[in-house]
Amino acid sequence: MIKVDNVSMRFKKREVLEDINFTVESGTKVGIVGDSGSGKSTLARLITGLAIPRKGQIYLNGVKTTEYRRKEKSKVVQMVFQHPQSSFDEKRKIGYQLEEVGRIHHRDYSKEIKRLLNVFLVDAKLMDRYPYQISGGEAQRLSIIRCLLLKPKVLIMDEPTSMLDVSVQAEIIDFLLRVQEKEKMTFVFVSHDIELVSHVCDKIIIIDNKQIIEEGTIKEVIEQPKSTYTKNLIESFEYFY
Ligand SMILES: Nc1ncnc2c1ncn2[C@@H]1O[C@H](COP(=O)(O)OP(=O)(O)OP(=O)(O)O)[C@@H](O)[C@H]1O
Repeated sequence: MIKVDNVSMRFKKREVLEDINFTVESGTKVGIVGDSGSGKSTLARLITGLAIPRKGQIYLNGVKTTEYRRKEKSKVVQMVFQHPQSSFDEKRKIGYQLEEVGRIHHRDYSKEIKRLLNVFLVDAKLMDRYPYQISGGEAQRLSIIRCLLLKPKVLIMDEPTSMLDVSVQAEIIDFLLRVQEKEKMTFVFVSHDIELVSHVCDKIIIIDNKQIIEEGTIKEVIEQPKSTYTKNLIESFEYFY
């Protein structure tokens, strides 16, 4: 479903990612883990086609991200951002912004919006509110629902809980687990938190110093980490529990 082929990226002559290669099979839940500044968000943006690699190619469903037309691509990949409120236009009501997906794609999504709110237990009254009138947790749920409207093949989430209070983080993770159970798609979850990733993913890719240093199933990586970096990450989480 996703093929990252020898991708490098740099900003202002500084290499951020170097020769990154991996594939993600359809239906996989993959976590991308690394320290702050390791290039996780950049990699997420590259997969979504929001950024173009300096070198290499990214294929989604066999097609280069650069070759998709915008509307077509939005049916293939959707991204949930770190700051939930910033996904919405502050001047428009939430309902209007969810229906906007239908206006762009010339289809009436009102039934699908109702269905998703119902399935994922989100209060329909929120549709009538402006972004500043909803909580961060509500905004994140609604931004995920908006992404689901187009039934994308890939849903990428970039630290979707890091801006939320700890109790709300747990709610969003529960919400995400329900989404994963009910909606069949490929999930990419970007996080600095290997423990969180081990709850919501079945595979993991660890990035350090511009490169992939570890890759495998959660079980493989947790039980037999190859690098010292990963061993240290896992020790800190075992220490916690
Ligand atoms: N548009 C940009 N222009 C210049 N430098 C950038 C840009 N985007 C990212 N960078 C730099 O690239 C590096 C990787 O950033 P990135 O946001 O991908 O890391 P990250 O692992 O997602 O970090 P965090 O977890 O803190 O969000 C950082 O040093 C960052 O400052």
